[in-house]
Amino acid sequence: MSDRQGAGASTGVWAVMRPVQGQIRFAMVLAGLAAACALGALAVLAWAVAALLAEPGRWPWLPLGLAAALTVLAFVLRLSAFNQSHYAAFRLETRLRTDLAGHLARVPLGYVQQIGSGALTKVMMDDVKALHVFVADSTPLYARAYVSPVLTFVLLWWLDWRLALVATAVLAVGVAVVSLAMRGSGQMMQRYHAAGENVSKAVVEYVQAMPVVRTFDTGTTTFHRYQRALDAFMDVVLQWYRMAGFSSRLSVAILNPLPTLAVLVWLGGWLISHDTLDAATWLAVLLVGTGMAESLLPLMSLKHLVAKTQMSIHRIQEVMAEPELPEPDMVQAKFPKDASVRFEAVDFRYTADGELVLRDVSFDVPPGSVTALVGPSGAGKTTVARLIPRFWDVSAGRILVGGVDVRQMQPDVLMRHVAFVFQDTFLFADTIANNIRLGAEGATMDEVIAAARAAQAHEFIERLPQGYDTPVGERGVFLSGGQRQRITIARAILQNRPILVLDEATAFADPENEAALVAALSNLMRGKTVLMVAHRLSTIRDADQILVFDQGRLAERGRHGALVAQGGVYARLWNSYEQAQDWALMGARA
Ligand SMILES: Nc1ncnc2c1ncn2[C@@H]1O[C@H](COP(=O)(O)OP(=O)(O)OP(=O)(O)O)[C@@H](O)[C@H]1O
Repeated sequence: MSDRQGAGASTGVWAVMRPVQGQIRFAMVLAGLAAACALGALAVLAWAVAALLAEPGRWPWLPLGLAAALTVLAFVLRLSAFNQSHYAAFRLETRLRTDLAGHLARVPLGYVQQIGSGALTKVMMDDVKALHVFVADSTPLYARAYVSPVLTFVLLWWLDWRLALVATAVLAVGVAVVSLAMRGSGQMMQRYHAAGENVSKAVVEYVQAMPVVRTFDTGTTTFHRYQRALDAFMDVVLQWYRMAGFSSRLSVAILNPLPTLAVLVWLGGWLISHDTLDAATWLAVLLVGTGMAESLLPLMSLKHLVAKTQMSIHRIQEVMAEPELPEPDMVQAKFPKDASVRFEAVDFRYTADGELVLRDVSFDVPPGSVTALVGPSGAGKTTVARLIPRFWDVSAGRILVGGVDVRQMQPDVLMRHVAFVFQDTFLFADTIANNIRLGAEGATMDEVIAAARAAQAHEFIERLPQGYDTPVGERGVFLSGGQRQRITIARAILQNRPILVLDEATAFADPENEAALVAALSNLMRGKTVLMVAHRLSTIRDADQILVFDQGRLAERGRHGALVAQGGVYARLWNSYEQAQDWALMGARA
């Protein structure tokens, strides 16, 4: 890492610490005072020895007592400094997690989905923790590493400027040699951390993919990937150890008291023999001067810690830099007038320089009607569905819900009008009843049960060990995919919002589950404005309107019969769907 980068790194570190900067400064002041007291104790001790030498019969109580008091004070101040830095670290940790959570609630949902829960969890847990460790353990050390050498120099200068200059010269040579030996270590450190991260990624992949990969190659492929990451990490560690091992041994050799002591003894002896130094001053210089080099040692290890923390901070700042979805202020915010949905000349691209995924898409969904979105894979159906709850904002054109641009509504107003049932169902680590209540917190138990009945979920819930009070989600009871989906449908039924956007399930575990899901969905859809990404064409024959997408464009629209007669994209999709059904039937008969 270049020096400029290093400087940037430290400002980055400071910027993230802003909420607790005052307390960290306080901790550093305490640590600096502790260093001053420790040095003061040494100086007073030198005074005591000098007094003893001058009058061997008289015990120097005053300086001895003062040295003891300063030592105790240094200890107390140092403890308080660490207390403050630990307290600041806890506050910073809580604050950062709250800020990150708040920010993630306001950035486009699509961003959260794209980055992935694993990576975001790592930022919120590991990176914030790394910052905690840095603030708690290093800030007092930093203060000491800067304060001690400066105060020692001042004291030495006051005692004897010649010896002070020599001690500083030894130190300067030491720092220069160590810096030379550590050249390139910044780059090495980055390689070390990057290799470490590859190992973590490979571990996560290995564990997460286990249920899938073990079924076809007993996990060998992902294990090899993990093994390779581990080997690469070992290579870097060994190289680094050789390099850092040398420079750290060198720094311990040079930045320890002995070289300074040797030079001070030699020069002091010479000065005394020429009658230009008295013994008491020489003694004081020997006691005080030797700690100068030693107090610089922590700076070497702190450099490493800063580089590591910098990577964590970079990731935290990257998440925080993601722009939040603009919200209208309370005065300008509007309310939807009815349950209609309208796309007006919508263009959309996922990234600023990416391809247009939707081009000039316009359609109307009248209140209370059912609209199906169909088209080949990758045509843009899911994107259309996800633009309505503002997973992202459109690149051009606008989307109206109840006659109002979704960007002019407060997000909670939009959410009160539109319910979403997507395929990736998520259940919280809570009871089934509370999972169904999500978004309708005031609902009574009777209402929860009624929703579960309509979603065809009541029977299987009743059979669970604690019924509606059975815990689900992580480490909860195991539910099949179909059962989880029915719980999310019950949730949407209870929310009872006028507009429903749903991504119909592609695969059904078994015919019984399919029948239950179809019944649940038709209960959910009753009386609502529905936009449905439909994968099974049989379910959309009765839709009021079918929108056929092809390569991001709205290619055709109409009812089933008319579209089949038209002989276009939909007719082709329908033919291949029917053919697939025939194949399935033939397969079943065979
Ligand atoms: N998060 C994303 N970032 C970038 N491009 C994306 C993202 N999600 C989808 N796309 C691209 O947008 C296009 C439309 O995808 P979309 O998922 O909307 O299609 P779809 O019609 O729903 O397909 P399928 O039926 O296979 O689910 C595709 O080319 C896809 O690669």
